[in-house]
Amino acid sequence: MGQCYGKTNSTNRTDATNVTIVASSTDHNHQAPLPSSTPRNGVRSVKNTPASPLPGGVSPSPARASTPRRFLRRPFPRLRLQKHIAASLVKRLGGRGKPKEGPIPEHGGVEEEQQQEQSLDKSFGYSKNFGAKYELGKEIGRGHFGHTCSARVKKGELKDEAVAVKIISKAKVLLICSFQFDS
Ligand SMILES: Nc1ncnc2c1ncn2[C@@H]1O[C@H](COP(=O)(O)OP(=O)(O)OP(=O)(O)O)[C@@H](O)[C@H]1O
Repeated sequence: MGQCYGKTNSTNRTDATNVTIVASSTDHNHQAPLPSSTPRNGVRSVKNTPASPLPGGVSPSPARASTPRRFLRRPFPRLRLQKHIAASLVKRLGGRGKPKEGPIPEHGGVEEEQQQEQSLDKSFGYSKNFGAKYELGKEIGRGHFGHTCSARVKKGELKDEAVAVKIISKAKVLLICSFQFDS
């Protein structure tokens, strides 16, 4: 049994009045004898003394001695957008890296909305005529970033096949994008 002390303990030893114990075992059977050069009543720090061998030739735990310290450089993997979405957002934000600071106006005037319609690129890498290609069905589930609906393909290779369409809110896409720019 051993106990660790992190502060000066002057009550354990009667012959040395000012002993600084940083980390040691109080089990005196396991302590190595003090070297003869150690001053009897001087200050002695055991901070850098080598670990004493255990009795009976028992070696200390190999896990403690050989396990290297590992520091994680990045605790979580970085969020990555698909390339075409990231490129579209970079184009929209003008490569500035961060969205404009300040509150986002909730309800602008009609003129303001029309101006935004003209200036905003809403393609996001997908065709605008989604309704022409898919017939949207019922909602089948929800995730963190949006909801998923069943749909039927109207034309193309997958014509008449049932597919799942995930609808992600643009606000959340922009939030993910700002994470990527910040890191
Ligand atoms: N191809 C699919 N077929 C059937 N059901 C689906 C399909 N894709 C999604 N779903 C249903 O929609 C639910 C939500 O799907 P979604 O992909 O949005 O979940 P998520 O991966 O947890 O979301 P997020 O990535 O936003 O956290 C699923 O739990 C599942 O029930």
